[in-house]
Amino acid sequence: MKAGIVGANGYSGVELIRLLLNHPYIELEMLVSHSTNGQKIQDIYPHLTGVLNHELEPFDANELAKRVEVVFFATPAGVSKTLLPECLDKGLLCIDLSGDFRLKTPEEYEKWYHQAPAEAARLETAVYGLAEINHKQIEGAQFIANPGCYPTASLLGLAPAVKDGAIDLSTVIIDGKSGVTGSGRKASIGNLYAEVNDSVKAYKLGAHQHTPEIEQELAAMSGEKSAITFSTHLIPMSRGLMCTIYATITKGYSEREWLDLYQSFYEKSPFVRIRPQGNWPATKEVVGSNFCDIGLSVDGRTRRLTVVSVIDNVIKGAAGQAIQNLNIIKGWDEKAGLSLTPVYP
Ligand SMILES: NC(=O)C1=CN([C@@H]2O[C@H](COP(=O)(O)OP(=O)(O)OC[C@H]3O[C@@H](n4cnc5c(N)ncnc54)[C@H](OP(=O)(O)O)[C@@H]3O)[C@@H](O)[C@H]2O)C=CC1
Ligand SMILES: CC(=O)N[C@@H](CCC(=O)OP(=O)(O)O)C(=O)O
Repeated sequence: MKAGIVGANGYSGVELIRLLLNHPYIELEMLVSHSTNGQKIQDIYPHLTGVLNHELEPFDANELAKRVEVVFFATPAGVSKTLLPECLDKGLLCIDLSGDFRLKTPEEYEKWYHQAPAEAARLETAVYGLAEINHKQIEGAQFIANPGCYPTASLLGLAPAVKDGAIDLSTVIIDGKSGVTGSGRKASIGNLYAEVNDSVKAYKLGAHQHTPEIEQELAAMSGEKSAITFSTHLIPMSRGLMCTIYATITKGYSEREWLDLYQSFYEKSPFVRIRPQGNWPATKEVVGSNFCDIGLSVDGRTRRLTVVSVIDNVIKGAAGQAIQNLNIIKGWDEKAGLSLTPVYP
């Protein structure tokens, strides 16, 4: 299958390139950029020297429809809502890595992304691509809204407990920490070395655009609407994301029973690894892979469950999950192109 990437010269785009070059059923055909048309991808990214010699081309839906079957949009919020519908209308399979089509309520997008939403009718047609939870809906889909990085780690960390009704949703607190690639390759003062190094910084408290996405999907799992507390922090590392999640327990399970609940929930999910008791995951143990590792702690004193969930933000949080979704859509091996061992140390 021939593939195109719009936003190929961003961090998620270039990770899609790396992963798709090793995918057994994909041939990379068209790389689209915004400001660097005509340049070769290896001129922008010297690590691709001798690996890929493609030119970056301007966006052209007709050209994409002529040359590829699947298009990945790795563009900032606000771009795919204008470019992607034309590709859908031409019959292309579209996987959007941005937040433009994740929220089903247009007003919520406007409120949290501070811009006009995509057309409501289009929002209806996008399948939320959290592969482990929405597997059935993803099979055969034409259009995927790939989840955000924090929602991926948070929802995978919460799903078994929420679907079992074992926690009180109104008590959920998510403490998120992300490496700097999470904010993309564009230049910004907040991402300068001297600003980020040797420091940990809280940002977008009470205002993070992933808040309504997590709430929407928790409501879909539980049938119950509730507001969460979600706080995000920037960590001086390139890749990796951790969500430490707290919630009050409503069922009297032992620590062993909690682990059994999580292990059996993810029995058929090749990318979720549940850690044994007392073994909490570190970002370093998943970076470079499509794994989401989850560790649990149960405190009988406070009746609180603590879940630690880690991913590589650019892989399981973006490019890897997008490819996992394509594999599911096509009925290929879910692990095709994604059998990656984490890079350690
Ligand atoms: N980085 C991460 O960990 C994650 C990112 N995402 C989401 O994935 C998307 C891409 O993120 P990321 O790779 O980090 O972003 P980057 O800023 O690194 O890259 C953005 C890409 O989009 C292109 N672009 C910008 N404006 C336009 C436009 N108007 N038309 C066409 N192309 C455009 C840029 O091209 P040019 O440089 O030529 O302007 C660049 O190739 C975002 O929506 C992000 O929120 C989701 C999960 C995790
Ligand atoms: C470290 C950092 O700044 N991360 C970004 C992640 C952005 C992102 O992935 O945005 P969408 O999923 O909404 O497209 C942030 O917290 O806003």
